[in-house]
Amino acid sequence: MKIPAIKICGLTDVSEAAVINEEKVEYAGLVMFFEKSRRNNSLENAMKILKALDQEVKKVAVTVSPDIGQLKMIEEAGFDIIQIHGELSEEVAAESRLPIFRAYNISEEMKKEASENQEISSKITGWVLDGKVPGNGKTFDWGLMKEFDRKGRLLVLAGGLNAGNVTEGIKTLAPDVVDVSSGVEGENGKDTEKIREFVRKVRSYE
Ligand SMILES: O=C(O)c1ccccc1NCC(=O)[C@H](O)[C@H](O)COP(=O)(O)O
Repeated sequence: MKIPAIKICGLTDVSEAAVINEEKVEYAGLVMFFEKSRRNNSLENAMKILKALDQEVKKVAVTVSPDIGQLKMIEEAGFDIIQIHGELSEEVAAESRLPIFRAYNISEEMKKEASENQEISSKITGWVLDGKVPGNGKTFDWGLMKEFDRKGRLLVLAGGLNAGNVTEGIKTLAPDVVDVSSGVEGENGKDTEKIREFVRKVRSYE
């Protein structure tokens, strides 16, 4: 069985880059242009974090229904991938110079949309299957997505993962990437030891 890559999502402080670099985490996610989130970053703060991350770490701008202006700022800031929750407009799909991770917040209704109405753009390189409310630390019913057609793209499993359940998530959906935010947080943002524990758990998967 293949060991998935790891995405640590919701970075908000430059100090959090050190453990990502040390553990050679493959993807780092920063919430952008979504002020409702407590993890939202200003462009200025995001650029500090991007600079502190090793070149090998793929930097993902996590967005909700971005417009063209936001897309351009994300491209110029130096992100490698744009993750899009909510609406993916035709204009953004056409104009993006970045690969797109298309995110679906899975519920019974969204399962239908995710499975039957996948917008196909050659720029979509991954599907993020996430909990109903992004970033709230709750899993969705993984069984709902066992038959999900990846169409040759990466499957990123997100929503409520932690060191205690990630093995079961990998066993159930065989994702290419496992994505975690709340599950590696403490009272003051990302928790270094929780990140190390999560990484250990994933990389010791048999
Ligand atoms: O984290 C947020 O607040 C957020 C807001 C809007 C869109 C996406 C957001 N989170 C990023 C994600 O891709 C996932 O939801 C996240 O990594 C999984 O979160 P969690 O359930 O907390 O592990």
